[in-house]
Amino acid sequence: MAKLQVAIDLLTTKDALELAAKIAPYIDIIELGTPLIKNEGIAVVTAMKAAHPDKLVFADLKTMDAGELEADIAFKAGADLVTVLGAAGDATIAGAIKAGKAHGKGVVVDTIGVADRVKRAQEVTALGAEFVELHAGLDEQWTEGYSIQVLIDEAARAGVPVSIAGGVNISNVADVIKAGAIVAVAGAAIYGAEDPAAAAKALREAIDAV
Ligand SMILES: O=C([C@H](O)CO)[C@H](O)[C@H](O)COP(=O)(O)O
Repeated sequence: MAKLQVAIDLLTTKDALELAAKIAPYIDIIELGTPLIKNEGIAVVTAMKAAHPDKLVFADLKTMDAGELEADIAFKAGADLVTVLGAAGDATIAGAIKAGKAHGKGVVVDTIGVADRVKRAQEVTALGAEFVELHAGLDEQWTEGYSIQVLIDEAARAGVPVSIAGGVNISNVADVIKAGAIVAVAGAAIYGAEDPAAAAKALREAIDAV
């Protein structure tokens, strides 16, 4: 069954915990967004795991160097999954994966900014990534002409386990899963909704209906 990941791009631990409490029944993976971790520090990971020990807690570190060291910090804080950038060198990605193995946890490689996301996804899967995030970041989404269809098409030909992040919402989540993504990542579609629980529930139901 495909998973639903909420990307919490709020800025305080309090707001993140309040959101997670509302939507937890519908979510498999709780992502602490990069801006949130930068604002609150790694302690937000510990707080979220303590509040939701039954969920996978995802620390979106977007590590670019010192892969083993940074991943180790997040795993020690309670993360189940951490991100390292696909744009980083193989040694950085391998270092993060080494830390993941030491903790019995996983590393997700984020392809934000990578020109050939499918090729890099295949390369880093061979290195031992848990799965690869086909990702168009917030700035790319706000660029004229952006369409999530690019990521959906890439997922269909990746041939390795991928998630999709970059504007997932209720109108495209079924296509995301039909393309073969094992995880749909939704940020603004949940935290920006008037009723986040209803939005998360609708996404969950759309995923389960595929
Ligand atoms: O990873 C993200 C971004 O780089 C900011 O941290 C987002 O969480 C990701 O793009 C998903 O968010 P939405 O596009 O709002 O669904």
